[in-house]
Amino acid sequence: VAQELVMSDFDMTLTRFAYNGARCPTCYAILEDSVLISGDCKKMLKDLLNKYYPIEFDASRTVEEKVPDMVDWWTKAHELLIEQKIQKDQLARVVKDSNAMLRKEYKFFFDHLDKKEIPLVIFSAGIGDVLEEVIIQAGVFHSNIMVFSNYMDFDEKVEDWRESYLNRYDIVLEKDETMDVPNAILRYITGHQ
Ligand SMILES: Nc1ccn([C@@H]2O[C@H](COP(=O)(O)O)[C@@H](O)[C@H]2O)c(=O)n1
Repeated sequence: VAQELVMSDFDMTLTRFAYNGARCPTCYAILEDSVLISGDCKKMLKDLLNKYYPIEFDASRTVEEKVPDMVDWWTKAHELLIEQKIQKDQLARVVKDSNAMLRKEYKFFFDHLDKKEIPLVIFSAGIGDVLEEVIIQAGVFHSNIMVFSNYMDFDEKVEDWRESYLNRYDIVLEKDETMDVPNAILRYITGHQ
């Protein structure tokens, strides 16, 4: 079945690079600049940025050459962030306090895709939890959005989240490690047995 969709990355593509002369942060920078991160950790993350950012934008290297460095970057950054024991309910505040914002006229873009039932698939090397919060706070996290990104694994009990998941999604699976349900839906939609 042929279907239209829009694919995009996030930082500096859907979000602004700068606003009123001030740099706008990436998802990582939202956390790195926040009160949730200790001074030592900030310094180590900054050192990683100074090392790897020039590699990311080095036009003389191929994508294949850059990939191992980018994997090293986010692996090391994630190890540092894990040590900070960030709580999920702190994210809304740090996003609100940041200068992160979607591009001008973002509302038409997000609302129109949703109205036309065109999926917006966001691939991001940033942090999914933070990225989603930016879109939620802008009021345009519609059901046509799919995000492929790095998500933080918070230490929390299923019970804490069950209700909000049940309110938000048609189906909520617990302790199901199979693809039985998605495969059944796929068979139903495509008529494939
Ligand atoms: N530890 C890291 C890893 C990546 N970044 C930056 O995040 C950007 C994510 O961009 P998307 O277009 O994939 O949303 C990426 O361009 C890196 O510069 C970082 O700051 N810290």
